[in-house]
Amino acid sequence: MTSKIPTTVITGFLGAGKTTLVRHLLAHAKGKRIALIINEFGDIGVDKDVLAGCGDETCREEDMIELANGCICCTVADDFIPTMKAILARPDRPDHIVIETSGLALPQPLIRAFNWPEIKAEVTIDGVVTVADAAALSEGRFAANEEAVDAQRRLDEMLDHETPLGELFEDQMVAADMIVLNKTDLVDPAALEAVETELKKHMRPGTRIVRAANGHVDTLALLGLGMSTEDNLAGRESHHELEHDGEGHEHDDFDSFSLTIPSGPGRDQLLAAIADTIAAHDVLRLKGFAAIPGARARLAIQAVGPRVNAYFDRDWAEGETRETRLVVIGESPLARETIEANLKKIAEAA
Ligand SMILES: Nc1nc2c(ncn2[C@@H]2O[C@H](COP(=O)(O)OP(=O)(O)OP(=O)(O)O)[C@@H](O)[C@H]2O)c(=O)[nH]1
Repeated sequence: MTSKIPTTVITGFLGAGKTTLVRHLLAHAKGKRIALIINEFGDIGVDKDVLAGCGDETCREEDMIELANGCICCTVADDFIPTMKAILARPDRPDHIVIETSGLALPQPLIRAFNWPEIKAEVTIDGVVTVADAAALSEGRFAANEEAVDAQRRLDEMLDHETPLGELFEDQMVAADMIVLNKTDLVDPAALEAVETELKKHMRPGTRIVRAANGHVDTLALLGLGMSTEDNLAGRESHHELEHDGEGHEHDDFDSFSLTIPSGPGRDQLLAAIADTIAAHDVLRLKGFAAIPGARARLAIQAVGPRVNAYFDRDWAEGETRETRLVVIGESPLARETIEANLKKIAEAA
């Protein structure tokens, strides 16, 4: 019998740095052939595009599979299992499989899927790695009032009194075999200590925390954890599993949409409009590519909460439509019409 293919599940909240970590991992694969499954929320494949743009020979197009259907945790049977079976049926099987979940995914249903007979015989979870955003955590963006939440929880473990954000964050933390505390470059040492102390309240005892900036984690530390996570599910239950004693969950708490606007405003004007939109509508994540008049290259835009980054990532290809396409994600309800109208107005006025 051939040995099982190890699989690393990379999870973590929207914008924590999962794709950045994967990019670093692929660039330092140390000779391993890695198949990558990317799951994105929203119908514009930004993550895959970011990875494909890395130009490294390890970022081979044929080794990247995109599951753009929202959330891997809800489409396990329809999307994930067939994708895994297709990878396993390849004549050139990978040495390792990496799955990047969407930032809104609960890892639990995905982990359990590794116990499906047709998968279990051939694949094992090497480890679940949860990427945490040190900057967002230090700004208190997941649980606004930790102390009140904790006090409540002590009173009744089962009461549904947390924010959707806080719950999702905790579900991702308890699922972890290793936590990568990323974006340490944005946080001073004292704040980082405080963040680690806070994190320890949410993770299973014994989970290792590795600090990182820009996803720079040694491949040998990341791959080869050998956890067989699918056989060790105790203590990893999601809030939903604990509360409803079963599978399934809903994503009604979050909303996402994509929008397309014609090339119009200049870089600074567009970024200012995006920053205003994020602040006015409490947008959690916004990403995509923009067409800036007179620019040969497209502008990659990455916003995580109030922090907006932008860089020209590659030249527009011949025949490619020069337009701005963005994915917007926030807590439900998201004012889609207003956001779309505001951004389009800026494009038209330009
Ligand atoms: N300063 C800083 N920025 C980072 C770091 N890691 C990632 N980023 C930036 O954070 C933004 C989001 O990073 P991604 O890697 O796309 O995050 P993600 O978790 O894959 O995002 P989703 O897939 O949308 O959930 C990008 O602008 C990254 O360049 C870091 O360690 N430090």
